[in-house]
Amino acid sequence: MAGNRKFIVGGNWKMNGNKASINGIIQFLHEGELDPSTEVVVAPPAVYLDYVRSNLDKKIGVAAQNCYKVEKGAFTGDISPAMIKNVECDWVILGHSERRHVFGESDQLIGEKVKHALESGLKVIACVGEKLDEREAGLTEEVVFRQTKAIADNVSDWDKVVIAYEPVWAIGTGKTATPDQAQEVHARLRQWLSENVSPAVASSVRIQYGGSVNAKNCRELAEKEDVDGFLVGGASLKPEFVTIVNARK
Ligand SMILES: O=C(CO)COP(=O)(O)O
Repeated sequence: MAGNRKFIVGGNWKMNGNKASINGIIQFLHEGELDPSTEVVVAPPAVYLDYVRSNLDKKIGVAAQNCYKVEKGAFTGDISPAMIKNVECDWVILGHSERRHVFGESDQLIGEKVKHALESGLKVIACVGEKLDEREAGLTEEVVFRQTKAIADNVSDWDKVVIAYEPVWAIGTGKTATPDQAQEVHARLRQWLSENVSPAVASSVRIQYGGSVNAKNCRELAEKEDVDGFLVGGASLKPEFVTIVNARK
């Protein structure tokens, strides 16, 4: 099943970097031998999108880390898919756990954002994932399916969507999900998609794992049948990101 899905590794820089450090990242991305069979996307802070897109090899995609649900207007501090497209970036990350839990974004808002981003021609990395207390209470599937439904209800073209499963307890904690834990949720998510969207979408949509992925643990995770790539935070700022991109090489 995994055979037809192109491996995709994203680097979510979060609120990190400046022009000097970004030049360093661009340099290791250009010098590193990136596996051509892996799709690579980096997500700089919004203020650097134009700079990164202008200076980075076009074979690497550039994503915004968030956007709003309409094209323009009185929404101080936000950016729109039209603006992201205008600086020639093709992707946006939506529903990241930090947007959900630090900034209080709801399933409904994330769904509306997914809808508008896709209608605007962007590709979307849509994130889902349970918190530690939810996992410990046995609610992982309930939470992940609820979040996925809010996204799925708003998807017009599944070819433009990647799902990122990022358990909140594994993000920035150094506590990676084991390959079996990741595989278990990915497989259940695919089953949910098969039953609630279609078997074709379930077998073609790519599901990334995110949460403390690094050069040491990426290979074992990448071996799992339903792990189609990674969404990497901290390690995407460092040269080891190249090793993660090449996890299947
Ligand atoms: O949130 C993440 C990627 O979006 C994961 O972050 P870390 O890789 O730093 O745990």
